[in-house]
Amino acid sequence: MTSGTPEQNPPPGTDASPSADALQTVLDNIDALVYVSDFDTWELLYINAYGRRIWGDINGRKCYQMLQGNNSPCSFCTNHLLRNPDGSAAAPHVWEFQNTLDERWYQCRDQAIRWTDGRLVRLEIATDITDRKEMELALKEAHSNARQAAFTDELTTLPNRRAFFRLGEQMLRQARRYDSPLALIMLDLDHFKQINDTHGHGAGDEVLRQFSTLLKEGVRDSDIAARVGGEEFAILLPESTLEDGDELASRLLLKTGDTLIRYRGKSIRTSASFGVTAIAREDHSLEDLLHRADHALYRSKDLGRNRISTEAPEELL
Ligand SMILES: Nc1nc2c(ncn2[C@@H]2O[C@H](COP(=O)(O)OP(=O)(O)OP(=O)(O)O)[C@@H](O)[C@H]2O)c(=O)[nH]1
Repeated sequence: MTSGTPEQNPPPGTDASPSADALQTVLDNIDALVYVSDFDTWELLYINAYGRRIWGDINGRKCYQMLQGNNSPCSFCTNHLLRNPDGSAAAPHVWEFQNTLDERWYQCRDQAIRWTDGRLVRLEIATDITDRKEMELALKEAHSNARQAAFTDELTTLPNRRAFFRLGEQMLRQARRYDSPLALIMLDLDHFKQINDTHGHGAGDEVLRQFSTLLKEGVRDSDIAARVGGEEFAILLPESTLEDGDELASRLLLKTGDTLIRYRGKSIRTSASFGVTAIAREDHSLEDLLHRADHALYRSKDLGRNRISTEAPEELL
């Protein structure tokens, strides 16, 4: 080569054109799985040392047999995304998935490349992202727990006031949309201050807990029973009329009145006052319903407590 002439074909082994050995060294030391497979037969044409360490030698196995332990092509195979309808190579496809054999998470970069014999083949480069994924999942769980906590009353584990309003407004919209009945029961423990004063705050808490359990056991899964105040509860009953609400309130009145709350060797009797109403044509928010149920509840208190009052709207839905 004459000095000054641009180098057309640098000899193998130089930086510009590394030898097969050098390429092999690079591929076998990459901290990622690199493999090549045939698009039509799924035959594995190449796998680097990273892959061999985890999944062994190819030994005539197809990619789905070796990498996933499947007997047929994987349902999530991305081969169809890597070639355009005219048969040319499409843009690389990057995705994340959990390997079914080692259960580790990988970020995969899949693309069609021209193989040594000229055919288009699948090249995948997969990086282990398990640590990041586990962190993400833990964070997601923490968020979901925090969200759950934000809508749950800590003492009784019933939905709290915020949850009641959130779910209740949805339930009201649903009832209006489908012209279906909706009943509401408000209930308030009687002379609860006296329980606290006589037996202590711990006993009061236990009464609230056990009373809430009686409510949970007494309602259907589709009902929403929530703690909306200190010793105040609300129950929304979808697909239920005023009579259905009155019937449930009667059952709860009997059950809660008959049950003695046990606390540190003491037996505490409780009762509650109830107010029942149902959705009206003119109700536009939960507040409208709550207002009527509250009114009925205070009538129960005025009449001597431990009873149910109903307040029918002028025009039922
Ligand atoms: N132990 C306990 N007490 C609570 C809690 N939340 C509110 N209270 C108490 O509940 C009592 C409610 O008292 P009042 O509003 O006078 O009602 P009441 O004594 O039940 O009387 P009536 O409703 O008129 O029958 C107050 O003493 C509050 O301190 C709680 O989470 N735990």
